[in-house]
Amino acid sequence: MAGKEQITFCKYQGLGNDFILVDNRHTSEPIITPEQAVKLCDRNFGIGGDGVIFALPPVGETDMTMRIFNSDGSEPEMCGNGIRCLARFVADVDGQTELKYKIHTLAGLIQPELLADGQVCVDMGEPILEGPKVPTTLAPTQGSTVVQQKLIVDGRSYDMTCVSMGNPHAITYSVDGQPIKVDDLDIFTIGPKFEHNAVFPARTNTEFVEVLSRSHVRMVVWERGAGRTLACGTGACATVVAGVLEGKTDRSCQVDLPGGPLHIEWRESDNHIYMTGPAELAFQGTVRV
Ligand SMILES: N[C@@H](CCC[C@H](N)C(=O)O)C(=O)O
Repeated sequence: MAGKEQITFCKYQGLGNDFILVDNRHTSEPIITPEQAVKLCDRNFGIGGDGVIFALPPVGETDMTMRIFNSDGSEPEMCGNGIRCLARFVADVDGQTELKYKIHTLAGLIQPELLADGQVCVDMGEPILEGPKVPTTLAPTQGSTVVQQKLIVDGRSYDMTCVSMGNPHAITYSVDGQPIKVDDLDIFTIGPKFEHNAVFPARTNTEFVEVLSRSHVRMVVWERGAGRTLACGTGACATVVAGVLEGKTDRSCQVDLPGGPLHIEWRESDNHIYMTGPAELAFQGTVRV
């Protein structure tokens, strides 16, 4: 092990979307490289995780900065479950409870609040709806927004709505003109075909959604850079935005993911999206990188 640096980490999960958390507030660059993150996220040869998240020094009036590497080493702009885990992690390290943080991310200012019941409610800011900014090259259908645009994947026609939560999401509620049934999907086969489709120049996260009622949906996700995960917070937010744009859901909606439920509200008064869900410590330790 000579020459290797020892790093202290905590592993947190939000609905089974799991992250290696590193307290990096002493220095402005992540102390783990993307290549090391890939190794640490490996579920057989490493700690295991969907990504590595760093608490970094603040920018401007914020409390801290968040950066994240996906399990493939790529760097996304935002992570919804991850920012709940980060808030819980920093509060645990600092011995705090019931706090609201201002966190600088590559997607702008995001504000998680630790609630008395243990849940974390996050002000996720405003969705970005202009197709080129998501980004997607799919032709817009409503102004500059891509809503229920046809995309053929593996010979099947999906109606796609595209939303950015800072990171890109492609959401589908129907295939071949029929409502999605999430239990019928072979996510491991079709997921990568959306992620790497040429109409998504920055790759994409893809959400497949089944409507249970106007205030309750089921969703499975294929994440850019992480594959099939048990939950995706930004994906749940984008799912409800797409549901509202398509006239399928209300602005306040429960999203059931394989790892459990998230509550999402796209508030009319400020156009912000509020996501509420859990974030829990799994274990902690040290590792040599
Ligand atoms: N699981 C996350 C999203 C993580 C980033 C994503 N894989 C991307 O590359 O955009 C969430 O909970 O939002």
